[in-house]
Amino acid sequence: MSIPIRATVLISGNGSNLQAVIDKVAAGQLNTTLVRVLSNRKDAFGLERARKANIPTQYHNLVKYKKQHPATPEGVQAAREEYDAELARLILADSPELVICLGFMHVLSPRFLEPLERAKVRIINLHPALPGAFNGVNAIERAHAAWMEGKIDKTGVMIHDVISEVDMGKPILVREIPFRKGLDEDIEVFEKRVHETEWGIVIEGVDLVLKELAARKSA
Ligand SMILES: Nc1nc2c(c(=O)[nH]1)N[C@@H](CN(C=O)c1ccc(C(=O)N[C@@H](CCC(=O)O)C(=O)O)cc1)CN2
Ligand SMILES: NCC(=O)N[C@@H]1O[C@H](COP(=O)([O-])[O-])[C@@H](O)[C@H]1O
Repeated sequence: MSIPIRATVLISGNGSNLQAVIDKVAAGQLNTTLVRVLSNRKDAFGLERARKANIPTQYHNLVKYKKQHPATPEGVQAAREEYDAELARLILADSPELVICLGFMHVLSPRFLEPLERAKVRIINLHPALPGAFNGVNAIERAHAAWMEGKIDKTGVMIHDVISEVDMGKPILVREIPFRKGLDEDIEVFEKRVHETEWGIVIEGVDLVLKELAARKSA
């Protein structure tokens, strides 16, 4: 196995997908070193998961930046740009080769994306929808509602590259999830099935990217 790829994980919540990755790394089945887990929410349980796995953590919150600007659209934009520029600096200080968004509930602006592109750091994201279907937040609930209204008969999850346009980056791995009449009416039952699918595709997708990066390094 080649030298492990250095990866930083961005989270905002429970971290069940982070845990899936941590477990596979511990089992020697993912060729990566998780150099840091960073959350934009202090109470993210994923930070606890990282601490238990002896992975360095960081909390980086937008509120501090918003307080330094007027509560106007221009002020919020300025706060977000300062936040993103600092986020890039924090992440690049660890010299990662890959950034993995696993439930990171913050839209990344060019002030973050451009420094990482210059540093040739790949950014990928796990999203619980099919390409172009339900971009943004609450994708699972929105897909379920669309199915209940008879508009769709399947949804899915994907790993995709991160670009400025949210959830529109090149899909790396897509897994369709057909709805099951009579079984998926309950959103809780359906959501559990989506998450179980994610725990598998996140490993397959991250592994694909790690192998791509390792091959590029050895070329
Ligand atoms: N520029 C990009 N940024 C991010 C992407 C992306 O593809 N391009 N993927 C996301 C993850 N994501 C969906 O997969 C996503 C996360 C959050 C939001 C969003 O609207 N966030 C709001 C705040 C919502 C909240 O706090 O609950 C916001 O940032 O104002 C959309 C999509 C990671 N970022
Ligand atoms: N738009 C991004 C988005 O909705 N991401 C979703 O957040 C959840 C994080 O769960 P976790 O914290 O248990 O890994 C996952 O379902 C992931 O697909």
